[in-house]
Amino acid sequence: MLTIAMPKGRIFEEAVGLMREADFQLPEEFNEGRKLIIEVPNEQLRFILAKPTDVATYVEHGVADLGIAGKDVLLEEDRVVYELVDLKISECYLAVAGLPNTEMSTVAPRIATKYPRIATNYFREQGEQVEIIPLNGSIELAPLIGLADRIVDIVSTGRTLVENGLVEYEKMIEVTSRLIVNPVSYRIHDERIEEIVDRLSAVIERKEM
Ligand SMILES: Nc1ncnc2c1ncn2[C@@H]1O[C@H](COP(=O)(O)OP(=O)(O)OP(=O)(O)O)[C@@H](O)[C@H]1O
Ligand SMILES: O=P(O)(O)OC[C@H]1O[C@H](OP(=O)(O)OP(=O)(O)O)[C@H](O)[C@@H]1O
Repeated sequence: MLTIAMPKGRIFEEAVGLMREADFQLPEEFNEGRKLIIEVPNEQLRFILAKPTDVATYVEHGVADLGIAGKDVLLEEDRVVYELVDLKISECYLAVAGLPNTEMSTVAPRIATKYPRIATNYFREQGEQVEIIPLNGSIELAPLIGLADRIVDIVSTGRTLVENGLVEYEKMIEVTSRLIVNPVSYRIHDERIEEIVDRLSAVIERKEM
């Protein structure tokens, strides 16, 4: 039996929908309830429901063979896992944003973000030295109350920026969710995992036509 780490929250519904389209028989328990481990014996699969930022940790440690995680989390966490399929779900992007018509301070501008690693690398590549201010949520608050010059955050509909009077300065990285695998599991269960990859890829290709 293979174990798949599924991200609770935003990605969950789309991920379950995609698997069902690929003909995985997932029980009703996926639609409701608080169970964190769901076995699907007919499919020889066991699902664990994890926080999105923890999925790659479970997969790296081999307690889950496969997992579904946003590209943003994968870049930020830099775990030792292989990315197998771009599932093309939960699309959004990372952007630099801030108050309109404001210059960044010339000396170590302050960047508030949930993505310190991505932000550090991004500004380093631009040759800018910045001070990263790590936050866990409500990132848009930071420029509004003078904690930061800019934020690095996810944009999806753009509504949070607009409603808080912020503007996007630079698009950084397109984000979608990916199927990831533990490298050792991939070697041991290659045929079974390829079968799962093929089923999901067929659905994704069909949707793109
Ligand atoms: N508008 C969005 N905001 C944040 N993440 C989004 C958005 N749209 C898609 N995503 C994807 O969903 C993932 C985050 O999912 P979710 O918001 O459920 O997790 P979380 O940030 O850990 O939640 P929490 O609010 O509990 O901290 C991101 O890693 C990203 O890949
Ligand atoms: O472009 P939009 O569609 O408005 O979506 C983007 C917003 O959604 C996310 O926040 P989330 O809802 O996860 O809240 P939090 O990070 O503040 O907890 C993200 O951090 C942005 O604030």
